[in-house]
Amino acid sequence: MISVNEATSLILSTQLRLKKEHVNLQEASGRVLAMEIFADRNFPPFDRVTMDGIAFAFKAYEAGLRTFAIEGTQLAGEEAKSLQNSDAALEVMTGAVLPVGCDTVVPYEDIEITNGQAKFTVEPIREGQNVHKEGRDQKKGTKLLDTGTLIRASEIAVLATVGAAVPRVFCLPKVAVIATGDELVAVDDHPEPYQIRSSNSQALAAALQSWGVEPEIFHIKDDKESLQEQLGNILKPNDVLLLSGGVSKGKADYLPEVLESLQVQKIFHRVAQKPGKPFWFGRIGEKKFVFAFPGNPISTFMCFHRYFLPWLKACLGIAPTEQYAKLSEDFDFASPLTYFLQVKTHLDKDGVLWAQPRSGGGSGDLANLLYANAFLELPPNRQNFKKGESLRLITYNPL
Ligand SMILES: Nc1nc2c(c(=O)[nH]1)N[C@H]1C(S)=C(S)[C@@H](COP(=O)(O)OP(=O)(O)OC[C@H]3O[C@@H](n4cnc5c(N)ncnc54)[C@H](O)[C@@H]3O)O[C@H]1N2
Ligand code: MOO
Ligand SMILES: [Mg+2]
Repeated sequence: MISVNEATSLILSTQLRLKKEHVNLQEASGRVLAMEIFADRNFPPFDRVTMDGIAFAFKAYEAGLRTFAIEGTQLAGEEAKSLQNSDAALEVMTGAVLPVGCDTVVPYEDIEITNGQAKFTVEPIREGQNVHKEGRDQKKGTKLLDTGTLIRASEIAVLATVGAAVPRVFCLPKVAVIATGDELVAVDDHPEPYQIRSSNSQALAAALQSWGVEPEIFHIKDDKESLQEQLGNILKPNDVLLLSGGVSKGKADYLPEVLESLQVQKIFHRVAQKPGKPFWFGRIGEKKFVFAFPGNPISTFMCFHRYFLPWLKACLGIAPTEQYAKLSEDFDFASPLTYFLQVKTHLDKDGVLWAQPRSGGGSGDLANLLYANAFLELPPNRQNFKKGESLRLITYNPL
């Protein structure tokens, strides 16, 4: 049996090479950028007026002028006008180009206009005030976004402003989610007393959808021939198979041998962890990857978030990140296994992230996912974990 760290490195040492495609900006949210993005112009691209008011030359004010004749108006979206008389002013609107010959803007609130003459009511005035200078924020040619950036609303704003109407993004892998087990029935079925509805496949599909992956969902019975035939078919069009159930030591746990008979090379079987010990991972070259998660719902859920998601992110070029939280109370667990403790996190007023144990009823207690929002990774071969100890956190429902 290998350790959690060994399993992590073995998984992350493999990679599915994803193709790239162009998508419309409106469909790019949630996708991962497969190109670098540079500022196509200065940010802002012109000296931009930031207050509705009047613009004038500060020199005139410095020379003692306090009343300015208004020559006209500069609206947003108009080409820059020029101040004709250096002792005069132009009315200007927020978002307009600063007129040629002007360098300072005073808002309407600080002036009185009578008979076409603007008089200051508030002083002093600073040279250049209320002007957002061209190139102040970003210079043309500066790299703004890197390949491997997850596109969210903030990135969409930048992509839009540089005119990236059809950004290039990584294609998403074709993923099949497969529930195995004779006891499973569909969500809309009425289970017999000895049956259960398949929740794992639905949970995995939903978690994948939040990454834009639209998986195909299957259910296969615990029957060697059916598994062999159907998995053989499912492997053909898909890049990744996420299986749940059938990987432990039971008489109907056929998956490891069936997968190997389908030429899926086993990379490891069993990890020194709780839950999720019987986790099986294999691949066919660099083309197809099989994550066979232990069937208990918490095991499947934990393994997906702890192993599969970081692997998917790595395939998409997203830089790895680790999050930590402090244990909010003493916790005892004596085992040679890494323990993924279910926790509920909260951020206190000092900005400290605390994790409160919500152990629940073990790896079959799927409703406990509602009372926790993360797993805290307790390293193996230790017994006492003290309040305040900082440990790695795997969050499935962010705060
Ligand atoms: N002798 C041993 N028995 C077991 C061991 C062991 O090491 N030695 N490991 C235990 C651990 S840990 C786990 S986890 C489970 C894993 O079992 P399998 O991967 O073989 O999964 P199944 O036997 O098919 O199912 C286990 C459990 O999960 C439920 N399940 C399965 N699929 C779904 C689904 N799609 N939705 C909801 N629930 C599902 C299934 O009904 C079972 O109750 O093995 C232990 N046994
Ligand atoms: O550890 Mo198993 O993953 O359900 O209990
Ligand atoms: Mg089993």
